[in-house]
Amino acid sequence: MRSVTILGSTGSIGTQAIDVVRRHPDRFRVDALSAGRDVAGLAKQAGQLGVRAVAVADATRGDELREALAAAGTAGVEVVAGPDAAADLAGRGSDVVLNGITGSVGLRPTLAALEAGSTLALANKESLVVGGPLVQAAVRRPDQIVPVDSEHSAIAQSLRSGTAAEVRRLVVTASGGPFRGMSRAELRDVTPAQALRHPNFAMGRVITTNSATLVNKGLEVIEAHLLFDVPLSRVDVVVHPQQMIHSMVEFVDGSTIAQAGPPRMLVPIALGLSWPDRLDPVDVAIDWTQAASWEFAPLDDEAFPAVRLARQVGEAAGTFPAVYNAANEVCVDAFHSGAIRFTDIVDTVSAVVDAHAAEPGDASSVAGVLAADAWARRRAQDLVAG
Ligand SMILES: NC(=O)C1=CN([C@@H]2O[C@H](COP(=O)(O)OP(=O)(O)OC[C@H]3O[C@@H](n4cnc5c(N)ncnc54)[C@H](OP(=O)(O)O)[C@@H]3O)[C@@H](O)[C@H]2O)C=CC1
Ligand SMILES: CC(=O)[C@@H](O)[C@H](O)COP(=O)(O)O
Ligand SMILES: [Mn+2]
Repeated sequence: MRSVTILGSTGSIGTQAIDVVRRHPDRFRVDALSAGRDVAGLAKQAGQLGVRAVAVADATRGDELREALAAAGTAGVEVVAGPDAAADLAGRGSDVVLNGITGSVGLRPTLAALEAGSTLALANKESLVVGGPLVQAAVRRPDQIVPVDSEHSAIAQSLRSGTAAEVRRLVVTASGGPFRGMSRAELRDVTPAQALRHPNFAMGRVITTNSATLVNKGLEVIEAHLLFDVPLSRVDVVVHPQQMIHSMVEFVDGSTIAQAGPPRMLVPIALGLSWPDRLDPVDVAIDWTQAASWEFAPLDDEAFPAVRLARQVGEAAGTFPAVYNAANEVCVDAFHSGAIRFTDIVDTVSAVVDAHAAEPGDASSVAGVLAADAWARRRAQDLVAG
């Protein structure tokens, strides 16, 4: 029986993780849950799972959460409220901490889980990208981070086929997003509603928008480099609109191992919770008796420059990846509020990254990384306002 803490339990990853643990009550006990603001959803989940503690990031919602818990008949559950609440729960030593929070705000919880010795089932790719070496330095044992991001789960599964010395390249697949095939000129006028129509996955607003700009793939290239210790120059991206192959590893003898499955998150989440074991049941497999065509195409870096920019910030390292991510988080909000166009998102991120070259930050401490994150947010906001 593994004890589990689920951060971001009210989101897309969090609710699917709860589905997995509820299907396997003999394998998992949920200690704690955390959310940003959704106290009603959190209280309902706490009642279903019988957890000991819940956290809400919005400090003003602690009393509302207590009332919702009492109404759900679960008074007695500990309530933690405020910006440090998720990190508090993450650091309490559950066997597994699933980080399903969105954004760089997931950095402290990621570090807290690792420092407490828990296995970190990592969906919150932003914390690894922005924290980079700080997160790597907090790792105490092999396999302490188990990737939940589907591409990286696929790579981790494929890597079981060979040793690190036998790996030549990692190949990360990309859907291409809802605007695949469009030119830069056509992208100028796409709307937020169109950007939220991901071809295959129902996900939160930020990651769905990042899939449309390809910033998600940029983050994932850096994530793969950091997780698997493969140079950025040997992490490729291929557009595969069906997303049946979730990513691949090419080995030195010319063999490629790919992991395939329907485009859903249940398998990566289940593996994140139970690694290295597979649970049964989790999801249905691909029906190989049905005719199907799977396409593969190169990425259009002119229309979608986000991956090229991510490689640049990944090579620059230091606080550059944190700046890329933070500026993007601001621009995603600005796009959805109507303040900027779709193509302005990556253009603005690029301008903030360029400006950062003149005043690089200190990546050797969490405070330094968060200062760079805050600097990039201010800079992006100024550009958006201007
Ligand atoms: N969804 C997917 O299929 C995939 C997601 N990921 C990654 O997983 C992470 C979560 O994505 P997704 O589930 O789609 O996102 P959602 O927007 O659906 O959920 C985000 C979760 O984080 C909580 N949250 C928001 N702000 C804070 C905060 N300041 N402190 C603590 N918790 C907060 C939200 O709470 P509330 O509901 O109260 O706002 C919610 O529970 C992201 O990093 C994403 O890139 C990776 C691969 C696939
Ligand atoms: C499910 C998952 O891991 C997401 O990151 C998804 O892969 C997004 O796909 P694209 O960014 O390729 O559209
Ligand atoms: Mn992914």
